[in-house]
Formats: sequence, C-alpha cells, structure tokens
Amino acid sequence: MIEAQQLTKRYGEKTAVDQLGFVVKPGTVTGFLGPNGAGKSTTMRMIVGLDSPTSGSVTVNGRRYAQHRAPLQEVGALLEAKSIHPGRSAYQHLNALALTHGIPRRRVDEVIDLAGLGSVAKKRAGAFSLGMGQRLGIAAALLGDPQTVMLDEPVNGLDPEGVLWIRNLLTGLAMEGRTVFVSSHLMSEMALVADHLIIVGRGRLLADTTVQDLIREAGGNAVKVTAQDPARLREVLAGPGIEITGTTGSEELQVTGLSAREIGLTAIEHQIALFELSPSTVSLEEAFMDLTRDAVEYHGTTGETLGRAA
Ligand SMILES: Nc1ncnc2c1ncn2[C@@H]1O[C@H](COP(=O)(O)OP(=O)(O)OP(=O)(O)O)[C@@H](O)[C@H]1O
Repeated sequence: MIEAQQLTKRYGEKTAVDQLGFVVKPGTVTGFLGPNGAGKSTTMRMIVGLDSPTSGSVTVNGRRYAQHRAPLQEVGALLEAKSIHPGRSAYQHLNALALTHGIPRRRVDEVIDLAGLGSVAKKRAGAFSLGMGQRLGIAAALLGDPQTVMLDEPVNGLDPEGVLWIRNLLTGLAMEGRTVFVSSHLMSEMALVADHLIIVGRGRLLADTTVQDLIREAGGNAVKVTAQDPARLREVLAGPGIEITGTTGSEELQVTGLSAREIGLTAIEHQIALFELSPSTVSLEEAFMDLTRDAVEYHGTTGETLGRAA
C-alpha cells in the first residue's frame, strides 16, 4: 500500500506536486495518469526517496522508503530506463544489484527469464534498444520480489509484443495480491490494465476513481436512437431516471438510463420503426481530455487547443 498525504514538492518557484493525497491499494493495478509535466515522475521519485518532499509525506506499507530495512524487497521501481552502466551486461547489472542487496543469484536468472532477456543477457547493455532497456529496468524492479511494484511509463519504447507482455505482467502481479502503481500519459493504455485511476494535473489531484466510474461520469452510457416517430418514442420510453435529448425536427435521440436492448424491445412493442440503435460509449480518452484540459502545460499549436496555453 502506498499512501500520500498533502505531498508537496517545489523546485524554486515551480510547484511540481501540490498537496497530493491518495492511497494505492494492493491486489489491483492503479494507473497514475496526467498530461506531461503533471508531477507523476516527481511523485514517484519521492515514493522511493530519490527526492524529498517540501512538505507532506508519502509511505509504502506505513513507512517512508528510507525507513525500510530491505527497500528493494519492499518496493521495486522502474523510474528511468537505461540508468545503467553501458559497458555492463544485463546479467552483470542484475547480479551486482542482487549481491549488494542480499538477493540470491538464482533470482537473477528468474527475472531474466521473466523479462524475456534470456538471449541478450550477456550482451553489453549499452547496445540495448529502448525496449530491451525497459525490460531490463523491469527485471531490476522485480529482483527483490517486492510486494509493491511501481513503474513510470513502462510501455515507452516497447513493440506491440512488449506492450502485451507488460499488460499481462501487471495484471498478474496484481492478481498475486501486490500493489501495482503505473504511470502513463496515455489513457487508452491505462484503460486496458488499470482498475483504479489517480489522475493529476499541474501537481494536483484531479480524480481518484475507477475506470468504470470515470466512463459513467463522462456520460458514457448514452444510446443513440434514430426513429421514424421520435416524439412517440420519447413518450413510451419516458420514466424515472431516464433522460432523453434530441433536437426538434431530427429523428435522432440520445437516451440515458436504458440499454439498447430495452429501447429496441419497447419500440417494437409500440410498433415504432427504428433506423439506428447504438450504444455510444464515450471513449475514456475523451473523458481524460475533458478532465485535464485546463491542466495541460504544453499545448500544441494546432486543433482545438490553439490559444489555450497556460
Ligand atoms: N529537478 C527539477 N527542477 C525543476 N523543475 C522540475 C524538476 N523536476 C521536475 N520539474 C518540473 O516539475 C513539473 C512536474 O514534472 P514531472 O516530471 O514530475 O511530470 P510528469 O507528470 O512526470 O511529466 P511527463 O509525463 O512529461 O514525464 C514539470 O513542470 C517539470 O518541469
């Protein structure tokens, strides 16, 4: 379990992390999402003691990172891939880490296998591709068989097979009851692996929610219906908790509170012809963009964000 309370980090004038409070629970994958510069990496660095908070605190299983007797066995982290000596092989790198942390040598072989590095383990890490470096970083994070695993943008640079591997790995770790905390600026990626989401923007907490709830709150359960007699359809569908919108003169209605199946059955019961009946799930990406729109630091100069610079 990771717990942040009023966690704040300032670099001079810049507040990178602003009074952040959240809990990351075991047995589930928690996504840490936010646009570039939102403070995700800074938060993660503070979790593993690479940066100290200006104020507030963050603990792993009730203690600050530095207070753990065997931190590598407590929290495994991938923060910056390739932060390894380029002349060393993957095997030498992991072995040195294991030796200095009292981890048995057989665990090195295990994580090399787990990360799919078997065929390149003896090669110089300096010659590794970004994806291989990422796999090596993950192998190092898992070396101590930690209860808490934290990965900063783990799919960066991975090919489709690597991305799939990460997804399965994260879900598997959570199923073993571990605490899994993964950052990304891609909602689409997070939606596939995370159950819970902590969303930040400009260092502040924007949402602490589940993927399901985020879709629901974004109005993602609407059904689009096109009918020959929309006025009559409105009448027969109306009821408590049901919302129907549509413009006058248009055959199209948006219905929330009923499933496509319920609408279809009611329509046929009243002999109303339907031309279209489609559940329109708001994409999570849209929900995320809506939530973080005002918190984006670096806007591009094209599209609808033009002129919205911070
Ligand atoms: N050492 C530092 N000195 C000064 N400013 C910093 C430092 N580290 C981070 N920042 C600033 O703090 C803010 C948060 O940065 P951080 O890297 O934590 O964001 P992030 O959410 O991880 O972004 P990204 O998705 O781009 O990695 C940014 O504005 C960044 O420029």
